Amino acid sequence: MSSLPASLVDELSALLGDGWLTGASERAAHGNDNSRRSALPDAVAVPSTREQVVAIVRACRAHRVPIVARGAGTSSTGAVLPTAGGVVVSFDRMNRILDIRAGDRCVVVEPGVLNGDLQRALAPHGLFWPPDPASAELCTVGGNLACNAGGPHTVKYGATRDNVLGLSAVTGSGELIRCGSATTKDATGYDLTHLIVGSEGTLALIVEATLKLAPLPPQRASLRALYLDVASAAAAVSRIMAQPVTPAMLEFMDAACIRLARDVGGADIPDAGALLMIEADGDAATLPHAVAVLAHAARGAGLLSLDTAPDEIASEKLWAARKALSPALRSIAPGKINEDVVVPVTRIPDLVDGIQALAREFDLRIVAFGHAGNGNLHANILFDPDDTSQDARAQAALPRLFALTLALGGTLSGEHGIGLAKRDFMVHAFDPATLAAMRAVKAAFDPDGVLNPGKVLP
Ligand SMILES: O=C(O)CC[C@@H](O)C(=O)O
Ligand SMILES: [Zn+2]
Repeated sequence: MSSLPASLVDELSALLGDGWLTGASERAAHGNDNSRRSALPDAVAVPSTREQVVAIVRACRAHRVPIVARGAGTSSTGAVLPTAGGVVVSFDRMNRILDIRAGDRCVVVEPGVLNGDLQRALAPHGLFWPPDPASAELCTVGGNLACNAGGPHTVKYGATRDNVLGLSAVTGSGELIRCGSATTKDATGYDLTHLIVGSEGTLALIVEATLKLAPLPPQRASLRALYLDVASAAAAVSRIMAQPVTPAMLEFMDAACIRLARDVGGADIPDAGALLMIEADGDAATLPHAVAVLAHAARGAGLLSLDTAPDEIASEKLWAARKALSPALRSIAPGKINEDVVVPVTRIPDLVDGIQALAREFDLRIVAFGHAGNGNLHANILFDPDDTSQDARAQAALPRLFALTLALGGTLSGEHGIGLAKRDFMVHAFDPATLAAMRAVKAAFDPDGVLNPGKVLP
């Protein structure tokens, strides 16, 4: 039974018609995410216009009812779970691509458009939007904006925050604000656009975004480098990032992930201590040089083999196997915790050594793969959730992984966000004065604390 005030239900059902959902199955379908946790909302609102979003926020605020924005629910941190009940706002019906402006290298979209659909619409214009999370076919641009999503091409093109020019959003006060513009330079006052990106629905609900686009590179080439051990691969990552040709992708897999990519993902890779996938992009004139420079940097102590993918299909196949790692790990270890810690690139060897030490100390399997060019590794703690001792050891290892990351000058999250999962570790990442500044920002945008309560800030 819904515990919403009757007058709120009357107002929102009249406003939204068939966009007001209260059935048990509809509520359940909007109460989970990829963190494998769940929480039931009291109702689901599916607005079609920004005016409806304004009306929903104002009505909920008047009754102090929580509001949780939701794209496709692919968050792995519990960020979209309505843990305090209330109304989930689904952006399913606000999924239009409004204006592709090739000459301005930008596109205006509604938040519910799928990342993959946007890329397909942009390709005929010779453009793409750089954020490319592994879930691109499933996740929405609004969700990408909310958690500052990344992906493999972030090393060259930046994450979501680097590729947004402007936003229209509804604050927790129910005010529609517009920040940024369709320009690539802007020195006008406080930068609210980039504050809202990554705020996980705690400051405002995004109703429109002007995204910065990049020209689709005419050609790509990829290299696969196998190394004797992680230290040799990590040294190569530092060499690659220290020279002037920025790789379009620089992905890492440890020995366990190589075996999994072969056995589950069908990739044709021999055993090795570590692997790097290195991609270059450019045109016919520049690409051969870029590949030669990157190959030179990849060579060094511990290199076992360095192969150029024979064609685009071969490199797509390797990337498909890499993308399949996260679901494959879940199938062998249903209780896995996939972290996305980041360290300065030159500290990757210390991070990997530290992870291996934690695995020994807590008697756990921890495997790692990820976006080495950004120092952003997915450390996956594998365990059987039905084994209470393993579960307890995994939970105990987690704060130690974060402490290690912070000690190396890193951050808790590179692309998945904080949500619920990492909220209580924010006190270790920030001092009290910094957290107080964040809380003051939250209060300015959302004075009654109705937007996604309990997330991000401890
Ligand atoms: O499933 C996940 O947790 C996301 C993993 C994703 O960030 C990746 O790089 O494969
Ligand atoms: Zn990732």
